[in-house]
Amino acid sequence: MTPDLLEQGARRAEARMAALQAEKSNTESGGRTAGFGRVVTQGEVDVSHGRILYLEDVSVSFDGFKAINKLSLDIAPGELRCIIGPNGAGKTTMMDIITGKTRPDEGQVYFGSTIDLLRYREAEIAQLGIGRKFQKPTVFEHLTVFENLELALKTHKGVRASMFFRLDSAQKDRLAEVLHTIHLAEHVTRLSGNLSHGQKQWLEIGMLLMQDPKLLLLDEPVAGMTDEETARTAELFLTLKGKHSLMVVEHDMSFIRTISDIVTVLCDGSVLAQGTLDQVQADERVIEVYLGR
Ligand SMILES: Nc1ncnc2c1ncn2[C@@H]1O[C@H](COP(=O)(O)OP(=O)(O)OP(=O)(O)O)[C@@H](O)[C@H]1O
Repeated sequence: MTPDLLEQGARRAEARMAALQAEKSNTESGGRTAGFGRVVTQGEVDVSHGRILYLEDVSVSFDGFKAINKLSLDIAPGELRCIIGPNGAGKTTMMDIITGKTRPDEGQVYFGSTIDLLRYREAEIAQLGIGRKFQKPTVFEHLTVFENLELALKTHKGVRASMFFRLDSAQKDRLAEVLHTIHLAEHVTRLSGNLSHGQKQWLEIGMLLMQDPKLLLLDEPVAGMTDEETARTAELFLTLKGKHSLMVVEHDMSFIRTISDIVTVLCDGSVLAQGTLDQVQADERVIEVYLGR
């Protein structure tokens, strides 16, 4: 065999090995291969391009009705983005797509610049660091505040590991910090079922915080809260901003005014307007479809 043919053969073998490696990492990681061929290591989100969340031209139809229509949107790391829009605008469906509950018909959804969220299942997306809070609080009412927060750590472990689970000192510190952040340090031994509606909402946010999410999606967090609870929730969100990225869907405009930098207005499944609350409130299209109603 000539040296030329040997070299060609070696190159073919190298290419085959690379292809096999790529296949192997696809299967061994349970689909954890990131977009652009990068392998995601646990906890890593590449925000070097200045975005923690990136949606482009995303669409989904239900029985021929386009609930999300060529939606493009991005969020910067540490940003607190408010999303408003009339009923049926597609706000919940957008969150369903980000969290893997609904698969879009087309478009791209990236967490950081390398993690293609459309390759992951709902539970995997939560593990990647995207926490979601639904409108109704879903705390375990028969457990204390402390037990609920402790459970939030356990749910990340297997059944056997969680049976023998003991908080280590870093986790105890984290729990104390979260208790303080969510204004429940004085209620640690109370049964969650005896908390007020607002306190239950804070506890559920605390349960998400125990898992240290990079991005938090919050659906109508102040619905049903008293004015005082709403004000404390605004304080809480302003504390979280910077440490986490937040996407908050809300109808309460005075709450939005207190917490928002940039507001995105959704309508008919796509972005109608974006800017400060004053800017979007002055936008004729927004007044017509939403605020003027
Ligand atoms: N699974 C589904 N099947 C059929 N239609 C759906 C489904 N999910 C959402 N839709 C429709 O898609 C549109 C967008 O709904 P979505 O709940 O996302 O709006 P929204 O902006 O969250 O509204 P709201 O402010 O009332 O919560 C609505 O017309 C809704 O009826």
